[in-house]
Amino acid sequence: MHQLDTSDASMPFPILIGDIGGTNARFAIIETADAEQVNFPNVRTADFETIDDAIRATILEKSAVKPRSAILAVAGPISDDEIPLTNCDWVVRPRTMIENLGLEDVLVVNDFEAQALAISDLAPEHRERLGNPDAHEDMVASRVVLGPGTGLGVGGLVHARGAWIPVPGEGGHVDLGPRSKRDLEIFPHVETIEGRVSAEQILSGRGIVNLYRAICAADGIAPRYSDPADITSHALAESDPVAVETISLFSTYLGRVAGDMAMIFMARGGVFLSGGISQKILGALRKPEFRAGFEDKAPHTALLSTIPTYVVTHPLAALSGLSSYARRPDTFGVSTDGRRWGR
Ligand SMILES: Nc1ncnc2c1ncn2[C@@H]1O[C@H](COP(=O)(O)OP(=O)(O)OP(=O)(O)O)[C@@H](O)[C@H]1O
Repeated sequence: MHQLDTSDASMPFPILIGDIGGTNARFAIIETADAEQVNFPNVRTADFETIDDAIRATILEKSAVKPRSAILAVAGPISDDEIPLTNCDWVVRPRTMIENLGLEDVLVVNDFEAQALAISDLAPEHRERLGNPDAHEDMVASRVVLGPGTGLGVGGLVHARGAWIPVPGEGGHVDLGPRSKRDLEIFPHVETIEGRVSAEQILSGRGIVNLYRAICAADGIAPRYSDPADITSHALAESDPVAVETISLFSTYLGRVAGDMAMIFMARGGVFLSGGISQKILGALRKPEFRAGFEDKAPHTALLSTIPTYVVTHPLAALSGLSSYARRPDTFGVSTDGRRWGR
């Protein structure tokens, strides 16, 4: 068997790992390959002008252990020395970090690559199975992670040549179309992006509001809520019928897109739901709609029924993925071309 050449993948310890989201940034330090990671309190990105200021104030000035390298997961494409973040004003400048923060080596990866790394080795207590408890889990088959949050992130994870290879992409922007009679009533009212209903137009925080408004418009009802959290809380409490239908349909559509991704990757290793919203609507995802949407894939219903689905319940999943990679980079095929900076 050929091994991928990942011989240059290891980074010097202690390693700072960071999951930089639009609203929150979470950091931890791993002192050695065998040491427990030390987590730092959540940093709100709005509280610091730059990521360097945040790292200096919340980590370097608080920790006796000085990181020599950093692995950062960011939302957005990594194509240059200056990496602007989606949904926040921070710009990651690895060269400046190396000059100013005492780092020797900085690697920047995509946030859903980090989520994909996490699902390679998620302990049973950090995931909850949805639906078919007998679906067989193939330990080295491909997997997929989908995360509805501010946007809809999708990452694949493929096992090849003895390593786990994360596959970042823009799967959240695939088309989502009407399927049922009820969908045909609602879809004309869904707000589009340049005329198109992409999955993210519905399967995200603002998407929940978009779907809720579309149902109201289809039924000639005045909308009462504009915050996705209000819609999910009324749905879970069953205190508002439109909110209940919104989250029921959200679950169906999430199941349908998850099933599409499962077919694309032939993800016999499982489809994992991450992102802030999945955990918040876990009660709704346990109902039949999600799994029914997932399996409704003629002519491949039988295939889909054998694929396990999970909600990731790990509170810091992306960090746990980065941690696995930092400790054992040789077991992952993470391309570092154009994404790794050194002194
Ligand atoms: N209880 C809730 N129900 C539904 N949607 C919610 C709820 N609470 C927050 N949201 C929505 O979830 C989205 C944030 O998702 P998430 O927590 O996954 O953040 P994120 O996209 O990972 O970014 P960050 O890491 O910066 O927090 C926002 O659109 C927000 O309005």
